[in-house]
Amino acid sequence: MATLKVDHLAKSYPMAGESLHVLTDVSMELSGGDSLAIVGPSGCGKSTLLQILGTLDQPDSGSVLIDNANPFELNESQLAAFRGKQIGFIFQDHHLLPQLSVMENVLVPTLAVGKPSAEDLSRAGELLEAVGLASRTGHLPSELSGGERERVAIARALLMQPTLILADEPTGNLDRTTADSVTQLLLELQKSSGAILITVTHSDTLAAAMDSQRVLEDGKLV
Ligand SMILES: Nc1ncnc2c1ncn2[C@@H]1O[C@H](COP(=O)(O)OP(=O)(O)OP(=O)(O)O)[C@@H](O)[C@H]1O
Repeated sequence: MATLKVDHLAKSYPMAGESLHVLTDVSMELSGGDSLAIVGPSGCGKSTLLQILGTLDQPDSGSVLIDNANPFELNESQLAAFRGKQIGFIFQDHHLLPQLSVMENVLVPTLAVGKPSAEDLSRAGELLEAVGLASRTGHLPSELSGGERERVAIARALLMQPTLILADEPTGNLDRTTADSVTQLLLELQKSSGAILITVTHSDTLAAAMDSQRVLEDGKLV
């Protein structure tokens, strides 16, 4: 089963004269199927925490174990491979590549390891079916609505069957009805894949849809 264990994470940024202590003591433990919303005011450190959990930035101290592996012990190329396999990212502005089709965008995570395999292609097709876009595989992102683009981003995040899905305001640009259906879809696919989902959001509705909610305050999860 997927596991995430975070112990006593701390992270500061250098500022003129002193340090800005953004994370002071963050710990959590989650397992496959769990979903967690992290909320808190602008600037409290949510994105910083997500960057560290996504292995895109290093903590100053503390540890992150994803399926019992410490990503920060890996060298750069091992870490890129680990990230590509174990972590699916979903962003507010979806980060789809405009010149690639819907299908190609979903397959982007496989490009790090070469050409997509037949298995990757069939999984991408299944995911696009699951997000209701089977008939749009050849379209460009510019030909889709905001909600549809976010669905492509969800399919892409799930392609490699990651341990951890990290979502930063995944419904931030969507109207309420579209946001609700994207949220339901994300939770459905996350639960059935057995991944752990962590969502950072200002939306009470999105936060309430997760199994649990924590507030990031004074550098700690409360
Ligand atoms: N690379 C950096 N160098 C210096 N300070 C930084 C850096 N990245 C973030 N910060 C500061 O760290 C604090 C936390 O930023 P972060 O982006 O993690 O907050 P947030 O909770 O995600 O905010 P928002 O909800 O507005 O996105 C802010 O005061 C920010 O200015």
